[in-house]
Amino acid sequence: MRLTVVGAGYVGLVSACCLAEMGNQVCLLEHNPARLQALQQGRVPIYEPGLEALLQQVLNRQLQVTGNVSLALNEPELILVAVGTPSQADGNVDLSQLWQLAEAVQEHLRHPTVLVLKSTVAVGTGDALQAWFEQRAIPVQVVNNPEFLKEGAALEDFRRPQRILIGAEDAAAAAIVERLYVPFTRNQARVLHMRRREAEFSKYAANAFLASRISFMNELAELAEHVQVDIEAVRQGIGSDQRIGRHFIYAGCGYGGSCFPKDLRALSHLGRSQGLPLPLLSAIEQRNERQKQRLIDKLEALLGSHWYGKRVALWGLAFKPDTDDIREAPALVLLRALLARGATVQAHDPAAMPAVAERFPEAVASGQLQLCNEPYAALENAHALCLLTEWKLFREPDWLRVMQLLAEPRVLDGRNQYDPGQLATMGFVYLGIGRGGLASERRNRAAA
Ligand SMILES: NC(=O)C1=CN([C@@H]2O[C@H](COP(=O)(O)OP(=O)(O)OC[C@H]3O[C@@H](n4cnc5c(N)ncnc54)[C@H](O)[C@@H]3O)[C@@H](O)[C@H]2O)C=CC1
Ligand SMILES: O=C(O)[C@H]1O[C@H](OP(=O)(O)OP(=O)(O)OC[C@H]2O[C@@H](n3ccc(=O)[nH]c3=O)[C@H](O)[C@@H]2O)[C@H](O)[C@@H](O)[C@@H]1O
Repeated sequence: MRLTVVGAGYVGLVSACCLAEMGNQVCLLEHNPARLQALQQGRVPIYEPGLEALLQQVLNRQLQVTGNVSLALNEPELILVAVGTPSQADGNVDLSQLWQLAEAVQEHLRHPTVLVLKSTVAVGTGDALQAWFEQRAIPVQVVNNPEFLKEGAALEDFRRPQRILIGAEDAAAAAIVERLYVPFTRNQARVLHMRRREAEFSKYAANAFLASRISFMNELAELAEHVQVDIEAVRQGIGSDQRIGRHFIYAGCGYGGSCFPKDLRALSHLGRSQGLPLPLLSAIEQRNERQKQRLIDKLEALLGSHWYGKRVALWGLAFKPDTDDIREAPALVLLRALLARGATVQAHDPAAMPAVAERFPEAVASGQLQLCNEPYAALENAHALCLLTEWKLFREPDWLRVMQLLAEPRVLDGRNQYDPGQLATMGFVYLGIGRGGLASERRNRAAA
């Protein structure tokens, strides 16, 4: 098929490359000049495993990357929309990028087309957009087709989707979108047809449900600390029940990223706009905020409350492993607190350091934030090590070397990656998340 993808972010770039890989003729429209230039040279401006190799394989063959709006919107059979839909201050979703695109479609489109919303949009957006095009007699059918890929595993998720949701009011438009996915649904994926607003709602429901599991476990983790229970044992105890499942029940330092926080806010906003109290959704968000703050409490338990002049090592800054994305990353909450309270921070992250340097230029310039080019350099003379993102690189450290490098043998394990018994035996003071069942942790909490 001949299609245009608008927006070369995580979703648009991955979609464009994977659709091009299947033989479609794809035009990828991006208006950010730096991003555009990088892509045209075959460089991926974000960190996503495998993506750069795929881009180079399809670029200037099945995939054209352009900033030329008129070329991109002239006569594609399909337009896939993957522009950003960030939060507004009131929690509602900001659809300004989408409406700007609608204006561009009005100006440049010369043939009937199907406009497929892959961006996460407020419930009712597709209907509003459809009405807008109809009022102007522009031959566009709007379809909602939410994207469920995860950063860090985006290619795998796109190539092997578990389900494809097609939300449409027009059967012919739905059939065209379904045809696009035929190469991806041969094995297992189910294609589910529904109304446009049901697809929009389903996207929010999926993210809110996953976030609720994480907040649920984080809440129980705090309780576990008070009743001498290790939440890791509980995770295994419940995850083996197939009705519950093993995914998204890892206690940690709270969910971050560009989607869960903003989508929860948008769903709560929808409730408020309907005059409906939705206390369960509010609780998910409140717990998540508390969970990020708990990192600060825990570090105080390890270091005392005066951090001025202390040196703290951070392993991991991205909101999750295998990405350079730091949007709403839990690590930033602790990092800001450390900087505000006069500590020196030595950090390492395999991919997110450029983004952090851009976000905290003054701290980097003053030397208060040192971004180290390998994990062990971050440990030198530090008074504590905090693991905040569970990159594979941090899973099996050389603990003897860690002990030698740290000024004080203290470990805050924000992702429950380490064996507290082993660390206690070696002489580390260890704090994890919800690891109340461990004699060492009880002792350390009492001592702290
Ligand atoms: N990041 C993720 O893992 C996922 C994101 N989503 C949703 O997909 C949407 C996009 O997310 P991301 O890819 O993370 O966003 P992003 O912000 O990383 O990328 C959006 C891109 O669109 C470009 N853009 C905006 N308007 C444009 C226009 N008129 N013409 C050309 N380029 C334009 C921007 O310059 C930017 O490069 C959001 O609605 C998000 O909620 C859905 C599933 C997964
Ligand atoms: O709408 C979106 O943008 C995407 O949001 C999430 O994907 P993503 O944010 O990339 O990453 P996740 O793997 O879901 O992790 C989100 C956050 O939850 C945290 N998390 C995840 C799982 C868990 O058990 N515990 C936990 O704390 C992660 O550390 C991370 O901070 C969803 O998983 C995707 O299906 C969805 O398409």
